[in-house]
Amino acid sequence: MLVPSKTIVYATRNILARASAARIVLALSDLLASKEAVHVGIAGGFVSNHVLKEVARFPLSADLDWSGLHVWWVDERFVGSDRSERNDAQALAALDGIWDSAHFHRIGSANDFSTATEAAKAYQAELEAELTPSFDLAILGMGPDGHVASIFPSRPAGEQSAYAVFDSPKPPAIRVTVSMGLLRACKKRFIILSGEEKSTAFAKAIAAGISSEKCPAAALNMSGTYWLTDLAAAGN
Ligand SMILES: O=C(O)[C@H](O)[C@@H](O)[C@H](O)[C@H](O)COP(=O)(O)O
Repeated sequence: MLVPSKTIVYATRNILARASAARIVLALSDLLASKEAVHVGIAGGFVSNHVLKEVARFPLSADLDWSGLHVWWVDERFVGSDRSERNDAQALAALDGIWDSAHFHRIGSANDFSTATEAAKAYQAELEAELTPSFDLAILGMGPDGHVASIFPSRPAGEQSAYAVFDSPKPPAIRVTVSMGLLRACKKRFIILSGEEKSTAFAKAIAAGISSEKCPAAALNMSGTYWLTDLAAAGN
């Protein structure tokens, strides 16, 4: 039997961030109890700047041993390593040291590589060496246009597990993203959405028959996906 995705709606943006953080900590703690290495893929935006702050504040976070955790980014802005708009910089600032014993797999910056293609190739090699076949958990956001990671509507989808993007409609234009194939192969996905501006794309993402070219998030409306939203994003 095909198991569908699940949608859980929280009253407000703050409750959504706190409840998502609780789910993340408990899901990772269960995985860490049963596996030596646990791989989590994280997005930027609301996930990094709000949800990960709540992860850092969640009481159990300080008690757990995070040394088996491997943290990966599902996308990154291809700018200098010292730039505050990098997704890794924002996530690490939000985490405030709570996952310091974890292993961080950052996507190469414009200081490390002269092109985003080279950074993507290096990240692809690292992903393929360590993941079988994907993250244990992906923590994703979704843009108002239905993008996930840096997979945007009406843009060529890469075949490789990580690839460069040169014409992102959301600045900056040059990025590195993991592929839809890698995100679909995750064991579990939390897609966390807040705000009325997400409601149209969310309705499309969970509707039957919408092409992922028009709404990339629709490709993740599948078993293992939890849509975590506030009332506004759910269209109520
Ligand atoms: O580099 C980025 O811009 C982000 O990683 C991006 O993919 C983000 O996850 C979505 O745009 C949703 O962002 P919000 O949750 O902030 O709307």
